[in-house]
Amino acid sequence: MIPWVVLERLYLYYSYVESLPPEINWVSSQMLGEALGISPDLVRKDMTYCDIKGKPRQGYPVQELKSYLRKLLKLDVNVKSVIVGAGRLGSALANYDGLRKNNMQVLALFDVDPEKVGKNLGDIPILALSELEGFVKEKHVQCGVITVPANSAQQVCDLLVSAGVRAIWNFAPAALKVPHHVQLRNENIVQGFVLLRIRMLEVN
Ligand SMILES: NC(=O)c1ccc[n+]([C@@H]2O[C@H](COP(=O)([O-])OP(=O)(O)OC[C@H]3O[C@@H](n4cnc5c(N)ncnc54)[C@H](O)[C@@H]3O)[C@@H](O)[C@H]2O)c1
Repeated sequence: MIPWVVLERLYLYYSYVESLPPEINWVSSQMLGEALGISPDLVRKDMTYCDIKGKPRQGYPVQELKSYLRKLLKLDVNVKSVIVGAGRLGSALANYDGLRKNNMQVLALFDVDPEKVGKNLGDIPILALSELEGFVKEKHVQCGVITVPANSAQQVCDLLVSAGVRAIWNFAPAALKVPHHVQLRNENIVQGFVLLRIRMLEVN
């Protein structure tokens, strides 16, 4: 299995090659490294996970690399998802076009707030938490996104797992426990800021 950190960089390479103008046919480890602030040696090492041959002094053929990474990163696979917690963050994620364009299909949001339940966010319904299990089973939902307060996160996670999701994308600041067959990814914007601040203070 390719480690998370390598996958993160491979996705950066994909985003970069996708943004290149059509007249650029070749991209080197040097170019990728310089554009993304990653050492060319590390780029080359990451590329060993890809079954794609580079040419000396030219690099990798852009179109081939793009389609290879698209497939490797499974960008065309649609993932049926639900978001639990239709607050500020849950609503922002549901509205975010970037996720939709990358085939995250949000079928519904769930909440416990009677003011929110029964309403729609764009074309996405906000349903009661009590409907979650039946909905996930009936629609074969694969991924549950958790955007509830930390103290409810494990309970929501357990509910999603017992309903049958295969992946949990957790935004709540809580250390969740999931069984081995369920993939868990914790997301933390604060961590990004903390790392940025360390670099800023080291350099200045
Ligand atoms: N990972 C990050 O980078 C990041 C960024 C922002 C917020 N957060 C976290 O995301 C979570 C949501 O933040 P927010 O600002 O959107 O909060 P919010 O208060 O706007 O929204 C939380 C929503 O969850 C609902 N809710 C509460 N308990 C529930 C339950 N048991 N089941 C279903 N719905 C429930 C509430 O009714 C509300 O609509 C918090 O845990 C917050 O710390 C994480």
